Amino acid sequence: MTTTKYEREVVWVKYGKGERFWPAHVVGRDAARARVPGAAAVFEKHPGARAFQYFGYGGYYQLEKPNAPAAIAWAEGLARRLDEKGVAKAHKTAVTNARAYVERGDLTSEVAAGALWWSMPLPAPREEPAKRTHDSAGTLSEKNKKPRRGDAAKDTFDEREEVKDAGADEFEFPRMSKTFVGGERKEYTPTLSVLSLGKPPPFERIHRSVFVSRPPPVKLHKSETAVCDCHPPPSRGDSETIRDGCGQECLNRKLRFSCDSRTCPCGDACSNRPLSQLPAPKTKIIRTENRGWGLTLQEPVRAGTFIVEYAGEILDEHECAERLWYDKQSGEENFYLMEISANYVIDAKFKGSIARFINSSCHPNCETQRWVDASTNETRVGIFATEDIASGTELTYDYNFAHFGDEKGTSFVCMCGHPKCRGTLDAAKTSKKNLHRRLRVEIMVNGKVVKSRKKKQKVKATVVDYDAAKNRYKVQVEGDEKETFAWVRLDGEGAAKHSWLSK
Ligand SMILES: C[S@@+](CC[C@H](N)C(=O)[O-])C[C@H]1O[C@@H](n2cnc3c(N)ncnc32)[C@H](O)[C@@H]1O
Repeated sequence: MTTTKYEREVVWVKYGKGERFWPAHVVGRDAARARVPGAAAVFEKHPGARAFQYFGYGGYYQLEKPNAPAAIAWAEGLARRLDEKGVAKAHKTAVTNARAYVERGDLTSEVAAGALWWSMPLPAPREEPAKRTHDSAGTLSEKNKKPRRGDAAKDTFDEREEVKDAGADEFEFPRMSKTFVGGERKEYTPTLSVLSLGKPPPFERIHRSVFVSRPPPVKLHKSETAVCDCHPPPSRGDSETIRDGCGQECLNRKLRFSCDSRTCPCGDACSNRPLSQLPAPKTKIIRTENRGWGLTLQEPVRAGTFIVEYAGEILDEHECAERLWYDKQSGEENFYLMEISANYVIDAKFKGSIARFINSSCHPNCETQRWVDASTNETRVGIFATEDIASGTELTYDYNFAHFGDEKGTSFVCMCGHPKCRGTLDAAKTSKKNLHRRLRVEIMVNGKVVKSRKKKQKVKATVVDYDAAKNRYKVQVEGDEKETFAWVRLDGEGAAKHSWLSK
């Protein structure tokens, strides 16, 4: 029986004990070397080794080492009726995708979504990007090498025909993300997840966000920072610092500004510190039944407690749109995006804090809060408990997706299981109220110094959020590089003077 070229590129991989065989694409070596962490070293040590990407799971890879994982040919798997064994929808989709590839070499059709995302054509570039082609330097000669018999025997691999990169000639790698390192914009290659048994796919853990689309904010001059009018707690001599300054009455705290240690009257005793410096409770990453990975508490906390900062890569809307495009092509199901303002989002997919594991619920026990770091005017997002939470409980907040769904609005099915679940992760209708409408409004602007906060100004702004419980809108002031926000009422008692503007 003859096998087609495409058929030879598809295998069934059993990626762990007790797991079912899953269809996978054998990744071309050049692509694997460039994109799969550790691939080059594994190929060096085991010349017959292969890298697989699972169908239906865009972005998940596994490297084959001697005897692990177990891979069998596509035809053999069909003979063993492996295509009928999966009951999960994801398995059925993966089999459909693999079949489309075997039959037509089709990695770009809808049906093969979830296959190699780097083999997709690029969206039209925004600006003239540096021409980036497949990295062939040093690897082409390697590619043309025939597998060596001796090596295969040594490593217990069968001799295999080397698989050419799918579409390598027609496509180029996606433009790499850029990030700012020490004030300089440097390119880096986001690595894709390698499937690891019993653990979430790897990501780079960071505690503070990194800036991809713009330079990180610089420290403001002391005179420009928002300073509270708290009195420092009485001195306790040489005893270790107890942080009980800047309590609930702190003006900065009330306006969700974290104090700047350089200017705060409470100095070391200030408890209103930037999110990354706040004490955080112990948490644990767990595998949920139906929503992938999640995060649980390992100690009880009181309502209002800070849990963790949502840190990741800060992207502008263009960079975000590009990443969403790739996610869509690859059939990625997990999104790690969090909106910070009308112009910027945090993406915790490749780099992020453990906040990225917190799932959504229609009856959540946490909420997101946007805090401005007074030392830089940077907006940072924290997850805070909205009720007392017992140890062992899964942490959740309501994603209220406003942007990341499709135009029809309900693209994400919610599986939080609450009796009053609204069925979608998209924003509840109320929180979409007037979203993105422009207006001219008289507000108290959270300015650079305390005094100006009390001044009312007429400004042009855009609605970025709505708090249904308090019937107030969050507006972002236009043309202000520092990204100034204010909460205002627009109807009923205490409504601010305003007029709506056209787009
Ligand atoms: C920020 S990630 C949360 C961690 C994720 N569960 C994981 O395994 O990495 C967001 C993704 O989790 C899944 N998710 C979170 N909450 C969910 C819910 N209530 N119902 C269904 N899927 C959910 C969705 O796939 C969503 O895109």
